[in-house]
Amino acid sequence: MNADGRTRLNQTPEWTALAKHREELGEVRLRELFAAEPGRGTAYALRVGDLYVDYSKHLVTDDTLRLLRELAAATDVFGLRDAMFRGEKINTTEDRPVLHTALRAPRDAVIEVDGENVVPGVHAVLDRMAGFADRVRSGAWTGHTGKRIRNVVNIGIGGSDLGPAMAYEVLRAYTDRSMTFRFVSNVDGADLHEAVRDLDPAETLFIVASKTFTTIETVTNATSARGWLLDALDGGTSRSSEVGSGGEAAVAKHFVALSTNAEKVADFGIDVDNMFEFWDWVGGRYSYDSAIGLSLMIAIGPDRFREMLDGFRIVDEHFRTAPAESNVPLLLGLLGIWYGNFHDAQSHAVLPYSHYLSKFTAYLQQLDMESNGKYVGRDGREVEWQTGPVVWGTPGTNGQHAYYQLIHQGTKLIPADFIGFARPVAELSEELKAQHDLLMANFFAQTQALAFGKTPQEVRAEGVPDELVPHKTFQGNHPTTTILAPELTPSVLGQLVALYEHKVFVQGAVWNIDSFDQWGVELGKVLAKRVEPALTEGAEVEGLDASTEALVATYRELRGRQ
Ligand SMILES: O=P(O)(O)OC[C@H]1O[C@](O)(CO)[C@@H](O)[C@@H]1O
Repeated sequence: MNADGRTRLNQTPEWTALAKHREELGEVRLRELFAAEPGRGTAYALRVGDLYVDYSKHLVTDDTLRLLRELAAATDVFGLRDAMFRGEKINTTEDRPVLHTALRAPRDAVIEVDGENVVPGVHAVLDRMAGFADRVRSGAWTGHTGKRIRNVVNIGIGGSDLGPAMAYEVLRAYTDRSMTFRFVSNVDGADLHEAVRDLDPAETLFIVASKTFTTIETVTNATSARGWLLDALDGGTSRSSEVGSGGEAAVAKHFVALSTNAEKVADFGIDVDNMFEFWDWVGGRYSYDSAIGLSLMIAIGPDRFREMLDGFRIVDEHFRTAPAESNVPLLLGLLGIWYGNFHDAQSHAVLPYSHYLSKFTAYLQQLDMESNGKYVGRDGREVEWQTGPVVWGTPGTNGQHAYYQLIHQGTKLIPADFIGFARPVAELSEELKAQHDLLMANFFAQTQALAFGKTPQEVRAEGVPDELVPHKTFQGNHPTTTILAPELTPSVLGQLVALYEHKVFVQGAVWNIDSFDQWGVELGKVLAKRVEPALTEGAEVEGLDASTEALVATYRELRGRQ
């Protein structure tokens, strides 16, 4: 029994029933499941918004799905979902509500935090962002020397980078192509260097994105960016943005901040009039549809940004209201639990068949792994079951010529999501649009090959010599979900992201972990602060282990410091 009165997950009858079912099912074959149920291809498919989700190629029967839903009911996934939508403090270790869904709520919605409706504040910021984005896009907002802004550089890391950087790539076809957008995250100076080396400072706007405004990488990069700007615009006379230094006027025209921390923004020297606010009930990895999306809004325009929010909302509403049997995020979350907890799968691949989704999996890595990479439950006890998977993947068809070999014929079970679109983006030439069918032929061929493989008999029938038959045999039975949408639009992107957000939610709810904190990132930050003086000044750092001590000494020697 848990401290919170809940039975330990792995001791619930629903968990035990699933384990038993898994044993009875044994090595269930997809070939057999499809042979037994000719309508499986359509029976095991759902729609949400523009997304068609085919889950027929999973190692599940109706009984499996029923038992998984019973587990979700026993762990009260929908109860926690409702508490989230209501604004209750379900992020218990940080004592905060989890309200990214309020970021896309309609103007007339009422969502209260501590008795205050947060929706008007959300729309007030969205409106300010839209006004600012329009001024930058139209050229009405100029830089310090009066030149029009042509370059936007977002400086942020984690959730303050991955979301806008990913969405900018995804929606490139909708962006203002006359402008340049760059995303700087790494504290490696090379990142900022490469981002600005060919830009005119007089035409460059820096967006400093940081929920806390204390993140060392972001503050360091923003400080260097300010130096780069002031060196150029002030002729190097002033590197300061302090009032009266002369630098503050340039900073005011070239720096805006996205944050929850007005005090730190002001300390940095950015006028809080140039700050776009969000709230501590928005987790960093759930934040790119908040002010954190300002760079994206400048790129695609406020109308497209709102279309994206509408897309999020479609899936929010579906997750909130659809019954368990047809609730897509619930289904996807439960399928992950089936493989992670009952088949020992360690990872989950996300394989988009779209060049524009090149950063989508990297974005999902933070969303999923920072949320559900936990070994301690809500009750403060160690879990006795597997939690979040390793999420990985890159766009097809590149992966096919790299690591798909292991998915097809390796020794590991790797459930995968295939994401594809029926139509190529409109701006491609007719010749390039024609390539889309080849791309999607690969997409369909792969999920087919993964599911059904090729038997030794089929290989032999092709006249393959006996000694090569085992090598050319594909066992198949590799489970995949196919997500197919008509076209990659802002709304579809919103739908996809919300789908994964809620899938992650479902899994965290079943595993009884807090998906909204991230204590696991803290220790490394503290140690980096301690080690830095040893690298720079050769300072004695107490308590360094023998390995790190030797590494620091070697580093200093190689760096030419004694
Ligand atoms: O937006 P911030 O406060 O700079 O944080 C950046 C990222 O750092 C983390 O806190 C992890 O260190 C992420 O959760 C967050 O998205």
